[in-house]
Amino acid sequence: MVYQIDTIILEQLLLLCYSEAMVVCYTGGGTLGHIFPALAVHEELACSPDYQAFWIGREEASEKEVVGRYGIPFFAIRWGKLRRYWSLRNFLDIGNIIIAFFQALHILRVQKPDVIFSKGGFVSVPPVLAAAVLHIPVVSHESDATPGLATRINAKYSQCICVPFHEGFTALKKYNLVVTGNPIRRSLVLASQQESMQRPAFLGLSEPLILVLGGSSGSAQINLLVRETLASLTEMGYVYHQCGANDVQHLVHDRYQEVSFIDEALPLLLKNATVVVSRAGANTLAELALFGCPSLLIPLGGASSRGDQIDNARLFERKEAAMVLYPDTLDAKQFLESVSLLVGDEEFRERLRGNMKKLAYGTSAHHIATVLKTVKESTCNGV
Ligand SMILES: CC(=O)N[C@H]1[C@@H](OP(=O)(O)OP(=O)(O)OC[C@H]2O[C@@H](n3ccc(=O)[nH]c3=O)[C@H](O)[C@@H]2O)O[C@H](CO)[C@@H](O)[C@@H]1O
Repeated sequence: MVYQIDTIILEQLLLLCYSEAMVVCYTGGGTLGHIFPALAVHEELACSPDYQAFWIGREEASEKEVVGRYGIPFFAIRWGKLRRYWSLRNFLDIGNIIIAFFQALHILRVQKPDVIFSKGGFVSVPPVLAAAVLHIPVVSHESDATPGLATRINAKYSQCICVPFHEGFTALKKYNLVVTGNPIRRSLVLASQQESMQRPAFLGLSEPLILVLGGSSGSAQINLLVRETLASLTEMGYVYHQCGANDVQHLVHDRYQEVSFIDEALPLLLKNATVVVSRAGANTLAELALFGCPSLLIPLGGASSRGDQIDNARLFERKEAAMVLYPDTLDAKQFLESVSLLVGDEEFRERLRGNMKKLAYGTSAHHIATVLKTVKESTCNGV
């Protein structure tokens, strides 16, 4: 309800004042979780008249390549991590961050965007600071259930911060927050709306599909669990395992397929999955919610991250939308029992599916596109 009112007001504002071309600068990076959501917003805006886009991101080729596939010009800047622990690299990175700030300042001066959309990750901080110096309006987006450090810094210089949920953002409550959910790529949104879809060729007619997702770069912990329990898992169904580029083992089994990354096949797999075993990255969760996938979540632990996936998983657990196994206490027996419970109990799966769908936000990209247009127009008109 709150969302509907927001959208209607924003769209009416737009009708009143939307007039001319819009150049959007996207910034963010680190993992695909900081790239795909911005690309979903770009897909939404791409049909607007006189829309142009460019991206400021890290020099790493993988991000540049993904953004390039969408035809968006990519400007690379230096990158420095904002570590909260002592490391010699901190000194080097302070230098990188200062250089990145001046690189971003130069790019923004030349490209003259109307608005910046920051998708977070440390690389977004220098462009947002440069935008503040040049008085270019900024809209930031946080995907996770609680704000990361980059979002907390960028918030000070943003006209508006888009967040996925109503709860979890008390640290940002003094800023202008809009609940938009997490934007999802168009191919996935469209597939989720289809009544039915063909089954993947490898899957038997009534065979359950156990889809295993490790996030952008795969999950060593989940890979280990799957490999340890593979004989029993494949008795329960066909196992399709996304293991990440650095941990491919080429295991051969007639009811098992291992891939480093899932590209175009993702909508088909999500649509047909009986059960999904997954890390708890915010965007993967948004996609699982959209498809209503009965899921077993194994979040990345606090020792190797800021604990964002633990927060994400807890939220889904509180809403009874997914089963969660926490990484520190997890063993193969517990893992197998949980998958077996999910595969075997259809009623339980349907309950999870229903609660999952309540967390879905299929119009998030449209909502954020509207926010960007509104922020641009209100700044142009000096509101
Ligand atoms: C280690 C790390 O820093 N993880 C963070 C990172 O995760 P990560 O980048 O893994 O995050 P997400 O799960 O949020 O997003 C991954 C995206 O890549 C897509 N995908 C992934 C694998 C694949 O084979 N094919 C594919 O298309 C997913 O569908 C999804 O759209 O960003 C998330 C969003 O801020 C955080 O919640 C995570 O904690």
